[in-house]
Amino acid sequence: MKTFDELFAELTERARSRPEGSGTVAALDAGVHAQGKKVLEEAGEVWIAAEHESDEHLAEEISQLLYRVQVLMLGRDITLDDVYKYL
Ligand SMILES: N=c1c2ncn([C@@H]3O[C@H](COP(=O)(O)OP(=O)(O)OP(=O)(O)O)[C@@H](O)[C@H]3O)c2ncn1[C@@H]1O[C@H](COP(=O)(O)O)[C@@H](O)[C@H]1O
Repeated sequence: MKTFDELFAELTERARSRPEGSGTVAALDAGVHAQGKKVLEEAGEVWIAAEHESDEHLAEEISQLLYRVQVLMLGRDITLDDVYKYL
Protein backbone atom coordinates (compact mmCIF):
# COMPACT_ATOMS: atom_id res chain seq x y z
CA MET A 1 0.00 0.00 0.00
CA LYS A 2 1.26 3.51 -0.79
CA THR A 3 0.06 7.10 -0.78
CA PHE A 4 -0.45 9.38 -3.78
CA ASP A 5 2.83 11.17 -3.00
CA GLU A 6 4.73 7.89 -2.57
CA LEU A 7 3.47 6.60 -5.92
CA PHE A 8 4.50 9.86 -7.60
CA ALA A 9 8.01 9.56 -6.13
CA GLU A 10 8.20 5.95 -7.37
CA LEU A 11 7.07 6.90 -10.89
CA THR A 12 9.48 9.85 -10.96
CA GLU A 13 12.29 7.44 -10.17
CA ARG A 14 11.08 5.04 -12.90
CA ALA A 15 11.17 7.92 -15.39
CA ARG A 16 14.73 8.77 -14.30
CA SER A 17 16.21 5.26 -14.17
CA ARG A 18 14.07 3.71 -16.94
CA PRO A 19 14.18 0.08 -15.67
CA GLU A 20 13.64 -2.73 -18.16
CA GLY A 21 10.01 -3.90 -18.35
CA SER A 22 8.48 -0.88 -16.63
CA GLY A 23 4.94 -0.17 -17.85
CA THR A 24 5.40 3.40 -16.69
CA VAL A 25 8.43 3.90 -18.92
CA ALA A 26 6.43 2.49 -21.86
CA ALA A 27 3.50 4.80 -21.03
CA LEU A 28 5.81 7.80 -20.85
CA ASP A 29 7.43 6.88 -24.17
CA ALA A 30 3.96 6.62 -25.75
CA GLY A 31 3.54 10.40 -25.36
CA VAL A 32 1.01 12.84 -23.98
CA HIS A 33 -1.73 11.98 -26.48
CA ALA A 34 -1.72 8.30 -25.44
CA GLN A 35 -1.39 9.26 -21.76
CA GLY A 36 -4.43 11.52 -22.04
CA LYS A 37 -6.46 8.77 -23.70
CA LYS A 38 -5.64 6.46 -20.78
CA VAL A 39 -6.83 9.09 -18.30
CA LEU A 40 -10.12 9.39 -20.16
CA GLU A 41 -10.50 5.59 -20.42
CA GLU A 42 -9.90 5.10 -16.69
CA ALA A 43 -12.22 7.98 -15.80
CA GLY A 44 -14.96 6.24 -17.79
CA GLU A 45 -14.29 2.98 -15.97
CA VAL A 46 -14.52 4.81 -12.63
CA TRP A 47 -17.88 6.27 -13.65
CA ILE A 48 -19.25 2.87 -14.71
CA ALA A 49 -17.92 1.19 -11.56
CA ALA A 50 -19.47 3.91 -9.39
CA GLU A 51 -22.88 3.19 -10.89
CA HIS A 52 -22.73 -0.59 -11.26
CA GLU A 53 -19.85 -2.23 -9.38
CA SER A 54 -18.81 -3.00 -5.81
CA ASP A 55 -16.96 -0.60 -3.53
CA GLU A 56 -13.87 -2.80 -3.91
CA HIS A 57 -13.94 -2.67 -7.71
CA LEU A 58 -14.62 1.07 -7.68
CA ALA A 59 -11.63 1.65 -5.39
CA GLU A 60 -9.42 -0.35 -7.77
CA GLU A 61 -10.59 1.67 -10.77
CA ILE A 62 -9.93 4.90 -8.86
CA SER A 63 -6.39 3.72 -8.09
CA GLN A 64 -5.82 3.15 -11.81
CA LEU A 65 -7.16 6.62 -12.62
CA LEU A 66 -4.79 8.18 -10.07
CA TYR A 67 -1.91 6.24 -11.63
CA ARG A 68 -2.84 7.41 -15.14
CA VAL A 69 -3.11 11.02 -13.97
CA GLN A 70 0.36 10.77 -12.44
CA VAL A 71 1.79 9.35 -15.68
CA LEU A 72 0.28 12.32 -17.55
CA MET A 73 1.76 14.71 -14.97
CA LEU A 74 5.19 13.19 -15.54
CA GLY A 75 4.65 13.30 -19.30
CA ARG A 76 4.12 17.05 -19.04
CA ASP A 77 6.68 17.64 -16.25
CA ILE A 78 3.98 18.79 -13.84
CA THR A 79 4.95 18.41 -10.16
CA LEU A 80 2.80 17.64 -7.14
CA ASP A 81 3.31 21.23 -5.91
CA ASP A 82 2.10 22.57 -9.27
CA VAL A 83 -1.20 20.81 -8.57
CA TYR A 84 -1.41 21.15 -4.80
CA LYS A 85 -1.21 24.95 -4.95
CA TYR A 86 -4.73 24.90 -6.41
CA LEU A 87 -6.21 22.61 -3.74
N1 LIG B 1 -0.40 1.69 -9.78
C1 LIG B 1 -0.06 1.25 -10.89
C2 LIG B 1 -0.99 1.03 -11.96
N2 LIG B 1 -2.33 1.21 -12.05
C3 LIG B 1 -2.64 0.82 -13.30
N3 LIG B 1 -1.56 0.42 -13.98
C4 LIG B 1 -1.47 -0.07 -15.37
O1 LIG B 1 -2.72 0.07 -15.97
C5 LIG B 1 -3.20 -1.23 -16.38
C6 LIG B 1 -4.69 -1.30 -16.12
O2 LIG B 1 -5.23 -0.37 -16.97
P1 LIG B 1 -6.15 -0.78 -18.19
O3 LIG B 1 -7.52 -0.93 -17.66
O4 LIG B 1 -5.89 0.23 -19.26
O5 LIG B 1 -5.65 -2.24 -18.57
P2 LIG B 1 -5.04 -2.76 -19.91
O6 LIG B 1 -5.68 -2.06 -21.07
O7 LIG B 1 -5.10 -4.24 -19.86
O8 LIG B 1 -3.53 -2.29 -19.74
P3 LIG B 1 -2.50 -1.88 -20.84
O9 LIG B 1 -2.47 -2.94 -21.88
O10 LIG B 1 -2.94 -0.54 -21.36
O11 LIG B 1 -1.19 -1.76 -20.06
C7 LIG B 1 -2.46 -2.21 -15.53
O12 LIG B 1 -2.36 -3.48 -16.16
C8 LIG B 1 -1.11 -1.54 -15.43
O13 LIG B 1 -0.40 -1.78 -16.63
C9 LIG B 1 -0.50 0.54 -13.18
N4 LIG B 1 0.81 0.26 -13.42
C10 LIG B 1 1.67 0.47 -12.40
N5 LIG B 1 1.27 0.94 -11.17
C11 LIG B 1 2.29 1.12 -10.10
O14 LIG B 1 3.31 1.93 -10.61
C12 LIG B 1 4.56 1.54 -10.10
C13 LIG B 1 5.55 1.36 -11.25
O15 LIG B 1 5.09 0.36 -12.12
P4 LIG B 1 6.01 -0.11 -13.37
O16 LIG B 1 6.38 1.10 -14.13
O17 LIG B 1 5.13 -1.03 -14.16
O18 LIG B 1 7.20 -0.79 -12.80
C14 LIG B 1 4.32 0.25 -9.30
O19 LIG B 1 4.25 0.59 -7.92
C15 LIG B 1 2.95 -0.22 -9.75
O20 LIG B 1 2.24 -0.85 -8.73
